[in-house]
Amino acid sequence: MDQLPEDLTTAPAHPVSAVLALGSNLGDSQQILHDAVEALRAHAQVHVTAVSPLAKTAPVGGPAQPDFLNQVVLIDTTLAPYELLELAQKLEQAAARVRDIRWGPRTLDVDIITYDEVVSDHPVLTLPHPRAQQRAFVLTPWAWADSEATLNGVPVTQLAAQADDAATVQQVSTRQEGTP
Ligand SMILES: Nc1ncnc2c1ncn2[C@@H]1O[C@H](COP(=O)(O)OP(=O)(O)OP(=O)(O)O)[C@@H](O)[C@H]1O
Ligand SMILES: Nc1nc2c(c(=O)[nH]1)N=C(CO)CN2
Repeated sequence: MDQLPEDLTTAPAHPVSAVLALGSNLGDSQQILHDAVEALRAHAQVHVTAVSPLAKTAPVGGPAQPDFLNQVVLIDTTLAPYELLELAQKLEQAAARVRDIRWGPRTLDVDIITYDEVVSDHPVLTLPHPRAQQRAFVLTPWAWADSEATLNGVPVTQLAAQADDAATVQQVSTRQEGTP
């Protein structure tokens, strides 16, 4: 692989904020997302600052497939952007993710939506995530976790309302909340 640009491989001197979007539509999605958030909480260089409620969402793109559960996790981290991508991919592997069909069903997808103010057009790690701005399955749970958030200077609440899949996003209660 060509050498990555320095701004993707340099660790910050102080924790910076980042936004992660999680999705699952294969296996026990609720448990898989729970385990991924716990793994983030357990990481020495990650501090989870907010976790959105779970969103049930209709699949966008790809073949016919089951609905997704999506969730957004806000973190502070001292990992470099590329190290955070490696962590995201490690979490996907831990959930036995198989990459075959583009936008096909998956046990776990972890996308980096933003990392501090870093802007990158590198295909290995594009920041902010190039498709997040059109995806209510990312924007709506993000707005639930942080109603003041902006993406590329636009309020996330506004982008979420404009996204084509906006009407498909439903908040779902967790198993714990449903337990008497
Ligand atoms: N911001 C980002 N977050 C996660 N992966 C990224 C990002 N930018 C580029 N990538 C690259 O995209 C590649 C493909 O990722 P993946 O298979 O998860 O795509 P996808 O989730 O199916 O589709 P999409 O990228 O539309 O969400 C990864 O190997 C990774 O190197
Ligand atoms: N509802 C929904 N649709 C998707 C999702 C996802 O997480 N949720 N992820 C995709 C590729 O990242 C493509 N389509």
